[in-house]
Amino acid sequence: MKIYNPQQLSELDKLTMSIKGISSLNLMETAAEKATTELLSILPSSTPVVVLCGMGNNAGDGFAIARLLNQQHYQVEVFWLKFADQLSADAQANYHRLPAEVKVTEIDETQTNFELSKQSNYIDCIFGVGLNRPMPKFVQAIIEDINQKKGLKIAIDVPSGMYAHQANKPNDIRFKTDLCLSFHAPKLSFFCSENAAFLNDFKVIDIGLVEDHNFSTPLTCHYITQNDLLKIYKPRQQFSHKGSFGHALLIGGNTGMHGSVILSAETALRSGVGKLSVHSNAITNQVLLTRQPEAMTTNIDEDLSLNLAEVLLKDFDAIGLGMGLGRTAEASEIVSTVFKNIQKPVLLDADALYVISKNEALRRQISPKSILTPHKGELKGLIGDWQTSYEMLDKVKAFSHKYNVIVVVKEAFTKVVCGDQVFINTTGNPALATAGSGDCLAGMITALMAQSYESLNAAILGVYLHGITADLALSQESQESFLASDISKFLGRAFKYFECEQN
Ligand SMILES: NC(=O)C1=CN([C@@H]2O[C@H](COP(=O)(O)OP(=O)(O)OC[C@H]3O[C@@H](n4cnc5c(N)ncnc54)[C@H](O)[C@@H]3O)[C@@H](O)[C@H]2O)[C@@H](O)CC1
Ligand SMILES: Nc1ncnc2c1ncn2[C@@H]1O[C@H](COP(=O)(O)OP(=O)(O)O)[C@@H](O)[C@H]1O
Ligand SMILES: [K+]
Repeated sequence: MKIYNPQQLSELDKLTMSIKGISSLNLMETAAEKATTELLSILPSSTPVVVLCGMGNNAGDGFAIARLLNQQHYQVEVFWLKFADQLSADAQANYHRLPAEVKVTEIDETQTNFELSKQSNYIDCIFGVGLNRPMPKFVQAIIEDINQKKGLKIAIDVPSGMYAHQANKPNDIRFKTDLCLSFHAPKLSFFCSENAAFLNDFKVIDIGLVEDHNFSTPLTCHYITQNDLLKIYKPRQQFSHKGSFGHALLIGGNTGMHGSVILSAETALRSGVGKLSVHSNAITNQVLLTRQPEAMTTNIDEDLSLNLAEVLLKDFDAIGLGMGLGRTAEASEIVSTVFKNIQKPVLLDADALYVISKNEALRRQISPKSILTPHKGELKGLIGDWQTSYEMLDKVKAFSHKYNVIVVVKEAFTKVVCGDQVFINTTGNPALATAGSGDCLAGMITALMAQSYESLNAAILGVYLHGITADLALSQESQESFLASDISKFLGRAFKYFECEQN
């Protein structure tokens, strides 16, 4: 599903109006009606509602919502923050449609002495996607005040003070939102870690905008939905055999980090790979074979680099490299040997990322369409530091272009970046913030690559399924008790999401 910038949204609005022959006021009424339907299920009718309105079309939504809630017998009051001389035309039309029972308190910078009733819920319609500069001081003060209040705080379209599609400054005031009802699509800023304290949850409200359109600026952001993945997912054919699902090789699990590659192996096997080999050392092999006898091992020595070139002569369908590899000279040699001998895309995780972060010549040898799976610490080694998520994404895009690789930026709302295109994952939860869960993801994506998923599709499907395992687990595990080794236990049910839809 697509994520649009404000300009693209406005182009979509205009196209919808012309194709459907409706006015912008009609569209606003639809938006307000749909939002109100949601609000009725969230807001108790016994608690007064304060609707905060500004001067643009977001305020128009607010005036309309105030009217519609009043019709449903809510006690509604409007706080009208007058930061401009004139309301937008549609906001003005909705202002005039307010019934007399809805009290309107006008506030401007000269008049900030107003009473907020003690117990209210709040609907924020001060700024939507139109915010393009710092908010006036008196608006900031009011938002700061309301942020301290106890009631439910619902934002319409975008929390006021948050730019929809550009970075905020760290100290910018933003409406502290329990739930944002966002029209047509979520906004890119919802997925930026610096906004996490201001947005607890969002819900997309379909207001019937038309879909495809040739925008004046290219569309580059998407968020990953199950529907998108159903187009990618390859169900197994009746006459398939283990050779149909590829042979993957995982390289890692050196002394002290034996478990990492074992976790990768378990999830790779549970992600449908036909055959799996693991290139590790003797201790890892022993534990691996006790836990997962389906895996094969390729090395009996302590040193992983000795016979690697020979092992690589076998035509593996995918290689996952780096989980617990260590940061020694041997690790560099291993990465170099893989790059010299393998022309296919490989998956690079953990210590392999460290190795290439220190060696530009090696970075230049990465096969095209390889997948890199850094967490933010590893990412800094690759692209340097950044101030905001937007800057980070720009740098990742440049890196992806330069080396022709796919970068999976692992965090809450993991971003899969392929050139200018960014795919945002919304599955998963903080249960995954536990040692080894990244190793599991590496195993899963390698297994999908081995099954002939194109690199980008393997990365997208992998992060989605990885997150689903943690979401499913919460029915019987707590976020604290969830372990990386639980990921493979829930993979069966995660894949069922797709199997069920196919049947
Ligand atoms: N047909 C449409 O265009 C629809 C628009 N809708 C609503 O309209 C909103 C967008 O409306 P607008 O484009 O009017 O934007 P806003 O309602 O966010 O208002 C921004 C207005 O304030 C000005 N402004 C921006 N930053 C400011 C600042 N820091 N200080 C003072 N003034 C500032 C802008 O120039 C603009 O006039 C959406 O977020 C959504 O809520 C919905 O009604 C759905 C349909
Ligand atoms: N709060 C969170 N919400 C969703 N996913 C998370 C969260 N925290 C971590 N994750 C996911 O868990 C994984 C952690 O990977 P990583 O840091 O490499 O772990 P490790 O190195 O221990 O294997 C990533 O896929 C990341 O996206
Ligand atoms: K808003």
